[in-house]
Amino acid sequence: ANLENGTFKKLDVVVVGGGLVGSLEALFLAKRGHRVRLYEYREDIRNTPQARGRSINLALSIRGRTALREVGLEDHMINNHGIPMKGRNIHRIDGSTYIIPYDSRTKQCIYSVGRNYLNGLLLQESEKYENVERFFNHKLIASNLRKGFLSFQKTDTKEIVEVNADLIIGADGAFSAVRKEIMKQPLFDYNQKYIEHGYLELCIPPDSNGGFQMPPNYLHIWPRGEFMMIALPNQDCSWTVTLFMPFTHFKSLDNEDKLLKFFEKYFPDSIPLIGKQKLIADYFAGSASPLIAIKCRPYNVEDKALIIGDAAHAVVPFYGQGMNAGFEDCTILNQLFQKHHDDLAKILKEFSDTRWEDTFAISDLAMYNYIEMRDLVTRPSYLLRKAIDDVIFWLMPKVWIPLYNSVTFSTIPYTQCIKNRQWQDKVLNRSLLFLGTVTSAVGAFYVYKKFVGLS
Ligand SMILES: Cc1cc2nc3c(=O)[nH]c(=O)nc-3n(C[C@H](O)[C@H](O)[C@H](O)COP(=O)(O)OP(=O)(O)OC[C@H]3O[C@@H](n4cnc5c(N)ncnc54)[C@H](O)[C@@H]3O)c2cc1C
Ligand SMILES: Cc1cnn(-c2ccc(OCc3ccccc3)c(C(=O)O)c2)c1-c1ccc(Cl)c(F)c1
Repeated sequence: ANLENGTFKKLDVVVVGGGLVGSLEALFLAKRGHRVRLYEYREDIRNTPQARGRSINLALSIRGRTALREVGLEDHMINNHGIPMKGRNIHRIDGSTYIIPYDSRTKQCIYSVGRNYLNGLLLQESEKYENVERFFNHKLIASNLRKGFLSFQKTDTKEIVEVNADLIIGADGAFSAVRKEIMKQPLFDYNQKYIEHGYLELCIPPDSNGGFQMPPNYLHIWPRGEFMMIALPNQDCSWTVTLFMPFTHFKSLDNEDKLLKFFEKYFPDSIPLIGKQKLIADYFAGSASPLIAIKCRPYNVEDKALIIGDAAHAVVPFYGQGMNAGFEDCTILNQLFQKHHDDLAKILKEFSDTRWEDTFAISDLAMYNYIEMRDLVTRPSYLLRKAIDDVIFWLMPKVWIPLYNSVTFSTIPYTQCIKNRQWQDKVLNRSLLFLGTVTSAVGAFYVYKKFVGLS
């Protein structure tokens, strides 16, 4: 029942975008008993081979797991597919490596999951609900959100399909057509930023026995200041390697010799793992993709339309939180449906009024990480801070949660994670200042004693 008089009003919802967030949101709405029509531009991902140019695997952490748990898919993803990464395995330039566990006490970890596998699983799960229909090869080309009107073009036949809905959910990614419509309304704030770095995926194949060539249960990171490279493990014992570099650098590596020299200088240990020929082939087969951060608000048009996921808050991938934040949107939206008994005017307004602070916060955290990893990772003070963080966390796990751990291993709102970090900075700076004052006072006293001959 979702109405005052105890009856149930079945809503007619159209979800635009059958990616990770759209297909998850369809499940949440279906479970509430509403009619869901999911329109996706691409063909059914369950029938297509690996889509090029998209991060082939992703780090799933607690915020995303919590959403999957609500629709009964967390256990499957964690126990039958995801590969646990219990720490970061940092690769030094000399090829040596060291491991920093995420949480040696509670053994918390993040999971490497296949993007297409997860997307296919979410779509497959929606087949269990007869109130969900899926339409692939449908591109949203026009809409009148206030009237609940949408116009799709079928990408194969070019035929136009017109649709009406009580509610339109835009989960159509960073370049969202639904957001473009919402942008036309007054009082809509919008900001986008392309960063100078692009990314390119490479692959470390399984070894000759079909096993992993590197320790599998870690997020492998090659931090090199201006550039960084990461590797996440796949089910088939291969690794998806993502190289992040300024586009100027990608352009400068325009022949095989320059490419090999660059890898020999910065990522020497990765060359035998990837294989010289494969490195050259994969690098020149693709081109670097851009990275964009989008901040906007509000996310709704009255009680008619709402954007979620990357359509609402695309973030740079330097915290591994984009999908997790989009999945968290679904959890929060479901809580609001529950709280307001499917009263859309209240739900959409409260979602817009409250969610933007946390999505802006994770956007800032990811951008800060991008800058931090580029500039600070080589500075001893940065690594010292990380070491101090880990020691105090070990001593007082309830009070002192390192920023990365609170973002990745808790559902503390992103804004609160930042406030905790600011408090920690204050405490650290004050105690370091205090420590500094005490040591210099003690030092001065000894110098005074020694030279003034008080002894
Ligand atoms: C290099 C890289 C690494 C990443 N790593 C991680 C990670 O480790 N962990 C993590 O949590 N996140 C990660 N992310 C972020 C994550 O990929 C995104 O946050 C997530 O895919 C957002 O899902 P979405 O469904 O909102 O958007 P998308 O995945 O972009 O899906 C949008 C869907 O809408 C469809 N669509 C678009 N326009 C239309 C239209 N007009 N009509 C109909 N359909 C349309 C598209 O075809 C697509 O299927 C990474 C991103 C990148 C780029
Ligand atoms: C996909 C994913 C999931 N989590 N993280 C992540 C991010 C930041 C981290 O710390 C800051 C830091 C690590 C290493 C060097 C300096 C700072 C850590 C960590 O501490 O393990 C983990 C990533 C990721 C995404 C892109 C790049 Cl380039 C990357 F390196 C990691």
